Amino acid sequence: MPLTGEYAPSPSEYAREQAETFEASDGAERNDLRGKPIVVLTSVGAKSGKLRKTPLMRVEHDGRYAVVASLGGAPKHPVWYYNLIAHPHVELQDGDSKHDYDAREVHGAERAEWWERACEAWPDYATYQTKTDRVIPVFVLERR
Ligand SMILES: C[C@H](OP(=O)(O)OC[C@@H](O)[C@@H](O)[C@@H](O)Cn1c2nc(=O)[nH]c(=O)c-2cc2ccc(O)cc21)C(=O)N[C@@H](CCC(=O)N[C@@H](CCC(=O)O)C(=O)O)C(=O)O
Repeated sequence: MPLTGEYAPSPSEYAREQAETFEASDGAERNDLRGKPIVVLTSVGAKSGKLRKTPLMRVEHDGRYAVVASLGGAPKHPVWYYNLIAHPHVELQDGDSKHDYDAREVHGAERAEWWERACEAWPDYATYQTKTDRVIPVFVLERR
């Protein structure tokens, strides 16, 4: 059952334009960051209940995805992290396909396995982790 609600565009112009162009072109345009593929996550605002769309690096394995709340190694989590904690039902668009998923934050050995996959997909994640004391959260998305 797709998410419903009022879309609230990101105040980050680059991310907003990438998410909207990617979605409007069925994943044909603005589908990468420095040549690496992106996906667009739709989440429900933890406070507003509005729909938030967030471009993220594509990390996929056997039909499951990971999303990494890196925010470039900033000291604080990105705000969308709190949306997934409050509302695990998300949508993810990969190319021209969009499906519903349950997001689950992973820890320990499971996180390590997905962190390795994430760093293979986007090596900068490893650099981001050296820039902050916070453990960069990883969510695994399982198809609903
Ligand atoms: C700017 C802020 O965005 P954010 O949710 O903190 O996310 C910051 C970034 O992670 C986000 O811009 C990502 O798209 C950046 N980004 C990546 N960010 C990552 O963390 N990881 C990535 O892999 C990643 C890849 C990527 C690729 C392309 C690209 O263009 C951007 C990429 C934002 O949208 N703030 C809103 C609020 C958003 C929100 O969700 N509000 C909640 C409240 C949540 C709460 O406070 O509890 C609500 O509506 O209820 C605002 O200030 O009005």
